[in-house]
Amino acid sequence: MNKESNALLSVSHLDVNLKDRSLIHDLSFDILPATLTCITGENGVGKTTLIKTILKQFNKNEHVKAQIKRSEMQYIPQLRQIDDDYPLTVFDFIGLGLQKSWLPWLRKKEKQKVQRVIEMTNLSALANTPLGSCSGGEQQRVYLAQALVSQPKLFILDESTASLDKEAKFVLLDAVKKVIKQTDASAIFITHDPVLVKEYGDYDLNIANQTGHISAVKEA
Ligand SMILES: Nc1ncnc2c1ncn2[C@@H]1O[C@H](COP(=O)(O)OP(=O)(O)OP(=O)(O)O)[C@@H](O)[C@H]1O
Repeated sequence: MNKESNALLSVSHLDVNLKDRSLIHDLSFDILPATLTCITGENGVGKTTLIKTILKQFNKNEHVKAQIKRSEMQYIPQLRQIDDDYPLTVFDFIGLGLQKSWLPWLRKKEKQKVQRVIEMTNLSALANTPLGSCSGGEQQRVYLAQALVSQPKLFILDESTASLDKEAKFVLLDAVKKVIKQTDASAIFITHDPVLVKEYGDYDLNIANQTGHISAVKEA
């Protein structure tokens, strides 16, 4: 990261390796404040492994430098299996994302934080619904909300729209854009969907041929 850079996260000359082979070589890119960066590329090029490598090497060497703390970064994984009879309500499930006091219940301030992310992610009507009764798209917004309740400066969505229908994809990404606008947080979104990249992305980091190239999706 050069001195003038305002990047939240700066990846420079990073190698991503498996035990027996190299996936990505000499990758460099910055994540700027209040932006949505898509990571694209064919199946198996190493998108998820890249994120895992960044999380592991976070501020541990010159390849992954951040102006935020690791605790200000949230990763929202691809898929979670929630049983239909999973009993926690949307409100309580989101509350699990708080770094809580020792009290077994939420204090007023904590409840207000949960309420705020529920509004940002358009879940108000579902706050008292058991998570197991929510649709796949609604559940995905709940996972987003749970990650947001600790007020991250950077959050990463890993193929969060892969199993959703077209409308639910747009609803989720509308919520992501709203969060970026209201909180100035940045998002990284791993996706295979070029329509979503074009519609919502500020930057596209495309991984191919064991390297990556970042470009602006459209002019602001
Ligand atoms: N722990 C591991 N041990 C061995 N191989 C692994 C491990 N994790 C990932 N791989 C391999 O590394 C390659 C990259 O996987 P990764 O999941 O990062 O790709 P991806 O670009 O995210 O793919 P997709 O778009 O299909 O999710 C794959 O060939 C995968 O099988």
